[in-house]
Amino acid sequence: MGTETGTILDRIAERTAADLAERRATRPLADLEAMARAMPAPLPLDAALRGTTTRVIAEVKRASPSKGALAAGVDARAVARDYLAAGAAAISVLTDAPFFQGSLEDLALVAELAHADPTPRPVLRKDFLLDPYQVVEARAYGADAVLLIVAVLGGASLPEMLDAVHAQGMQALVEVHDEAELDVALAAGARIIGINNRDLRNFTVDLGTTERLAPRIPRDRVIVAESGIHGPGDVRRLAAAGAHAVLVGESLMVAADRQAALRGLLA
Ligand SMILES: O=P(O)(O)OC[C@@H](O)[C@@H](O)c1c[nH]c2ccccc12
Repeated sequence: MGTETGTILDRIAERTAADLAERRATRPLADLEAMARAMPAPLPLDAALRGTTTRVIAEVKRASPSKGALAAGVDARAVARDYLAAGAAAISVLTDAPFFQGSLEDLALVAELAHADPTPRPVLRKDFLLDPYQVVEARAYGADAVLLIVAVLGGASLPEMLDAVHAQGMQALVEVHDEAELDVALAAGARIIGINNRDLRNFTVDLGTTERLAPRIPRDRVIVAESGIHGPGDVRRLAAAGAHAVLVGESLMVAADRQAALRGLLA
């Protein structure tokens, strides 16, 4: 990896489009819609992320394009059990296979666990969604919310994707990385805004991204600081910048004791 031309965003957009055509042919939208209708109502992500303390969305992520394997072959359910036990406010599940070694099956298994817990928690589908088909797919596999990336969608398709999310009774975490993308998210009426500290074009991480963008977001929105969070000091710094919640993958996935690592972030 890394020698291909174009950014990961270009490569993922191309691959996802081809993949999507194939999935549509195998499973018509109407079938997915029937599955989605049979699911229990989605849990609200915004309510889970707003509170008196900084909330953590813990992510199931076996691998990443920047780091390679983080926890190859690990059972998504075992990871999710640790996250639920240690107090995650919500769980994010990567469903992209080629770059992140995730799957829709992982999403379904984790959603089942998170919803059956004595304290049910919402589950987020984390992927590079391009088409309303994938939104219905997320609901059919148990997601309560989905990630929408402004750098992938642009201002033209974001409103249509948000409508598709709301039509399923779900909420969207709308991800931005700079001022222009934030303006697009706000113009589309995004209620939950994720500030990705990682630049998806070159994988550099700067927590200063949250410090720069959070003050520009109206306080009635939920602010999630994403990526590059390694300890309680990072959480404090991002909370001080205005984040209601943080989204953490890698540092939890590589921890020898995931529960202890998550409790450390929440302390
Ligand atoms: O593993 P980290 O650095 O804790 O980051 C988690 C999450 O923010 C990251 O996985 C992510 C943020 N936005 C994305 C978009 C697509 C895929 C992955 C991501």
